[in-house]
Amino acid sequence: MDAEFWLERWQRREIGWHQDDINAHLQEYWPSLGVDSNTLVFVPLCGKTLDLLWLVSQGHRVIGVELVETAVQEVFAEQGLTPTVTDLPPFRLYQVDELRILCGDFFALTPEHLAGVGALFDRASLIAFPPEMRQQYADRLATLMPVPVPTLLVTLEYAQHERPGPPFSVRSEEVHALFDARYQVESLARLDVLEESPAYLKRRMTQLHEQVYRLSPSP
Ligand SMILES: C[S@@+](CC[C@H](N)C(=O)[O-])C[C@H]1O[C@@H](n2cnc3c(N)ncnc32)[C@H](O)[C@@H]1O
Repeated sequence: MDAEFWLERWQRREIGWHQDDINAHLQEYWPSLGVDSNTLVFVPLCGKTLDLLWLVSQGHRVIGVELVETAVQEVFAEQGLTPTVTDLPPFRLYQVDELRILCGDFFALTPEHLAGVGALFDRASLIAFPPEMRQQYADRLATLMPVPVPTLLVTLEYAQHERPGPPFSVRSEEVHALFDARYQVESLARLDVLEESPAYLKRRMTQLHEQVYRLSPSP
């Protein structure tokens, strides 16, 4: 999945992952992370998710990163907000009050960009990467945030041979393999969501589970 792939998805408006509502798991389980309200929250591969604004509404400062500029612009435009735009090569920074979005490649981030981050929300970010890139993603997060931060992670599980990704199926064994070294990984919820996922039913898929994890920094 290169930049061109994601640009095309946005250009063709093939953004089936985007939710018109705030993510239900975020609202239900974020409080269980126990992070202070003014904590700076990192949202990698943020798209134009409304979750960014919900986190701000909870008193957080938020920093997202998103490759595709249209997505970043729509976050603000859809709220009637006019962001300040600053060139910060290789990124462009969009900002309104407590919400900052770096437009550019996640893999170009440096620890300085994320200085002060105290929590992370990943919904459809890890699972946007093909298998060979997921270890790179986890390694990169560890480099960017040498001190691990409380994380809420939402993944999907299905029979990978029944459809290609993204989103990719990431099973719990893999989540543990990726994060156990730095985190205590706990499953908070596992939901069968096949019946409410028309795109998956249309493909005659046999299973689809949404899985929510809390990653707590290891003592
Ligand atoms: C599956 S979407 C999920 C978006 C968001 N997390 C949500 O829940 O709506 C993945 C997003 O990551 C962006 N993306 C993909 N690769 C990226 C990268 N290397 N750096 C930054 N953003 C990336 C894509 O443009 C896309 O908007």
